[in-house]
Amino acid sequence: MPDRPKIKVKAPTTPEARPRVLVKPKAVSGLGSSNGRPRPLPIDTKDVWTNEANHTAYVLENLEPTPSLAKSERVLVSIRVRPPSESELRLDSQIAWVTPAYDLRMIKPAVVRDGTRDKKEWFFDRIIDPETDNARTYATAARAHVLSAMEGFNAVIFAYGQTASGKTFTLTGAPQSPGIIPLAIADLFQQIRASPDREFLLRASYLELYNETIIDLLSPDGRELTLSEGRRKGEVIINGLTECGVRTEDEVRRLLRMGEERRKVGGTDWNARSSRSHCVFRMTIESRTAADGTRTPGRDKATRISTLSIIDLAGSEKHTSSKERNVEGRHINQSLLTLKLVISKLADMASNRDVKHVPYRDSKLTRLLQPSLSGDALISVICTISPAAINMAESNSTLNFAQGLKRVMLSAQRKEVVDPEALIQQYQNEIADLKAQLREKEVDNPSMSSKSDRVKSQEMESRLNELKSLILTSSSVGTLAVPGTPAARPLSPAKLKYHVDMARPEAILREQLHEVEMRAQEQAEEIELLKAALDARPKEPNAKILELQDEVSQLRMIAADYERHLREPSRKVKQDVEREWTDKHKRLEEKMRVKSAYALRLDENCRLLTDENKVLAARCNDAETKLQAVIQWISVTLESEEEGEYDEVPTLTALSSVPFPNGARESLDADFGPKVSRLGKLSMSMRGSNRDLQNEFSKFRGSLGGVGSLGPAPPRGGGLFRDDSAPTLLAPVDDDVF
Ligand SMILES: Nc1ncnc2c1ncn2[C@@H]1O[C@H](COP(=O)(O)OP(=O)(O)OP(=O)(O)O)[C@@H](O)[C@H]1O
Repeated sequence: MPDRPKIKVKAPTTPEARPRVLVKPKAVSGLGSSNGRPRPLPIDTKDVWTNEANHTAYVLENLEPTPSLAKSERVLVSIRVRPPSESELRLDSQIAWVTPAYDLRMIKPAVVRDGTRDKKEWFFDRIIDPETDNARTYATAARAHVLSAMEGFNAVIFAYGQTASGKTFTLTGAPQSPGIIPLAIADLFQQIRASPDREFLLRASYLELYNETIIDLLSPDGRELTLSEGRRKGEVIINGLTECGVRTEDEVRRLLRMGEERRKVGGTDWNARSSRSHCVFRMTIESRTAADGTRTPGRDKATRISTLSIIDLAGSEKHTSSKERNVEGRHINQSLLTLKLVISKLADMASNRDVKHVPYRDSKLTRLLQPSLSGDALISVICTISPAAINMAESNSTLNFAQGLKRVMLSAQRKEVVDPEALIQQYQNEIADLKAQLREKEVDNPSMSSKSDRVKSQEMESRLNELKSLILTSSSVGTLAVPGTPAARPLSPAKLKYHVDMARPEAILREQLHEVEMRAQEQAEEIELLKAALDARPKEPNAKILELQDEVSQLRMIAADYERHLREPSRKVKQDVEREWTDKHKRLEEKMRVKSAYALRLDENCRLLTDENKVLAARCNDAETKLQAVIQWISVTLESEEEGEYDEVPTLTALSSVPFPNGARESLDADFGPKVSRLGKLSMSMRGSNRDLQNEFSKFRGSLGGVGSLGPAPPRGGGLFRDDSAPTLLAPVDDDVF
């Protein structure tokens, strides 16, 4: 370890006096001598939030008391020069800046190799050299503002500088070296511990401004936010910003970690983890005299309301090799340019120059900062620069900006109001109301017989506990136990010596031991509280258990009911379907049965008709023979009549077997043409009848081939040759069956 310069911190004599860092005189030297040169530490914000709890308490306990800024008309401007980076060392860039040991407020360009140097000397409130760590940076450039915020002044701390110049390192820090934000958080709680006469309400918010869009880093969906004018002149409202009530440092750290994970960072040509957005971490602090038991707690007391905003600006930068980075860079540069313009206008105003318009509205960054820049806040700006000559131009630009800032006038006032809108007031009112309601309930209905009464009381109690836990007092925020020191005592003015040596293993072990002891103590206190709560409970069966049992049995009933109702419909559906199919099946079987019977009947009828047909055909032949015989008889009769041989006329029966004589037909035709033709017609009609009969019969046969179309019923029993012995057909089946 290289020898560190011995630093003495002189305690301020009056509250107004600003702390002043005295450095043991040493020769004018370059800010980054290669011998024992501090190396840049890589920043991983996740580690910072996990590890910083180990360090902040120790750091704070060893800080000298810093007075708050009861009055400050100017911006506190500090210049922090970081150690040279690896790339600057590789390039063998010369150290460009020196700060003489006799005046730690001055910074001037170093003599360069050719022996020339810029003569300009710059003066600021503080020059923080590369060997100064974050704890001392906090003490000199931020702590007074944090303490003032606790006392009711709005305070803004921001870091400005070229990309990779050390803004995030200064504000967030590194695992072994917590930055301004973690130290400020620890300090806020430390101040609460040290103020037994006051009660506090703390809320945290975290937003980023990326490419002119405001994003809420604490809302789960990274909500986009809008700005609007407030009721008071110059007031700017961030609509919908998430503000989380916080009870412990751990809670704030968790929120910060959450926000850091969502924050836009990206690699650039100059910084592997460059902030691509401006980030505002804000604590809103409300405080008032604590209830002392004699007055009605929480009513009509003056409340101090203030905000502490810590802003990590994105770095001004040159053109980079990435397209996306360039778009971001344009937005970043544009908003920083507007900030510069606003600052220079404000500086002109402070010098009584005629300024018509301050362009706050030209960028979201300046709109956000408007209330603070227009004088409503105490401001501390830490401008970070690189020590290397290659970055001289950017560093000069940063120093110019810082110079402008120094001329801006502020007029911050402590805000102390009897304001019913103060949240702490509303919480206290609600606490008082809840307590009164619970007391009333206890008097009116001590046994809490009904379930709804019990539930309501429990809800009221849990709300009451939640509200109480949000109102912080010196006893409720726990203790800050540093090894070897009594816990929770206010900062001792005797402990002025600045002494942090984190490199010693025993110091780290002591830190860890201290942390474990603190946790054990917190748990012991919690056990005591729980025991007391348990004792205070009525001895009757626990209302919560009864209520839960009630709930369980109701749920069981509901579940059983559900099951019943769920099964019922499916069973019914199944039954309906089964019934439907059984009916259908039965109907089909019946149809089958009827059709089979019908087919049998058709077969039988077919057989009967075939038989009848044969009989009819035989009769037909017979009838024809008879007809021939009649015709023959007629011709014989006619012949006999002609010849007068009437006695010779044979009987028809006798003639039937007599063959027709040759040529008899021709002579019959000639002589008895008309008669014969009549008889012929008669014969024809008989034949026709016979044919008709046959036709009808064959139609009927044909119809037997098709189901359901029987065709006209065959003549049965009636007709020319009616025979009473004709078969009786079976009755057809009713068509309706089909
Ligand atoms: N005072 C310091 N001591 C040691 N290391 C430092 C110091 N300042 C910066 N560094 C280192 O320099 C690097 C760049 O710093 P940082 O990221 O803080 O820059 P930045 O200004 O926030 O950049 P950007 O604007 O791109 O976000 C980091 O690796 C950091 O650890």
